[in-house]
Amino acid sequence: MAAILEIQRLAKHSWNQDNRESPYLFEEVSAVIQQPECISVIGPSGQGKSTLLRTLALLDMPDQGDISYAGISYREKDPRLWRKEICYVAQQAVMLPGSVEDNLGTASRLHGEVYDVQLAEQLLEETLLAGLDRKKNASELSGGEKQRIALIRSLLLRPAVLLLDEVTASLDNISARAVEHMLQQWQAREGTTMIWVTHDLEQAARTSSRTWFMSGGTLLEDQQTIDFFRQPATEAGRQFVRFLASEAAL
Ligand SMILES: Nc1ncnc2c1ncn2[C@@H]1O[C@H](COP(=O)(O)OP(=O)(O)OP(=O)(O)O)[C@@H](O)[C@H]1O
Repeated sequence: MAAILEIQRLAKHSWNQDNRESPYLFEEVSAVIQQPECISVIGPSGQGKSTLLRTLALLDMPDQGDISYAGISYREKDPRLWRKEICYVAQQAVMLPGSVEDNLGTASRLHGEVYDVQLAEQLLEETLLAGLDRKKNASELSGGEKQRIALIRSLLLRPAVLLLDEVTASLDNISARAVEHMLQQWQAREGTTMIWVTHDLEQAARTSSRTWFMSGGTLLEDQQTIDFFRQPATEAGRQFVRFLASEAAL
């Protein structure tokens, strides 16, 4: 495995400075990410997990620190090219104007790539969308359908790093499992690194080998998933796992 992303002392200022002890939403976030790897990002709401992913994709800019992709700092790269390699898939999928087909093809064309129809069909099938009318207006899709179309749209760009923000949150269990399976197959085939925000600890345990726990305004724990779930290193980590385990038991 080789390092693909390196995060050094990354920080984002907080908007709501009045009611926070720290002026940062998060700070001192450092990590080295290998290719390929699947990391789950967990932690209480409002800790900046989504913002961290958006910052790694340069959809939000870092306030301090550095991010390097393949050894080159984001400051030296064209953000458009950066976003093709490091692709963020949002929790609330935004559809482009036009049909399902338009949505699947447009991202590839915008980036000067050929639209791989065969791959799109395969991914639609693997995410249980084979029966979806390709001519249907994308704005008329359900939340779960939009989420899967947005994910496929990103995969068609074949990014080196996929930043997944609760991408199965709008799906029923069967569809969520199908998406998980598709992503695992994709990673095995393509060697893509995935950083995946989830509130589902079972999903984190199933899909990732490494877990980031965000709490207290930083990346508090960065551990092998098996070690984190067996024994979090911090009191905040222990409380978080205990709380979610008791919720799941209800
Ligand atoms: N610079 C900032 N950028 C983004 N959000 C900020 C910023 N400063 C403060 N915030 C606030 O901090 C929170 C960060 O939200 P974010 O979605 O990143 O966290 P999260 O850990 O992913 O939460 P959730 O698990 O609920 O999705 C929001 O309430 C947002 O209003």
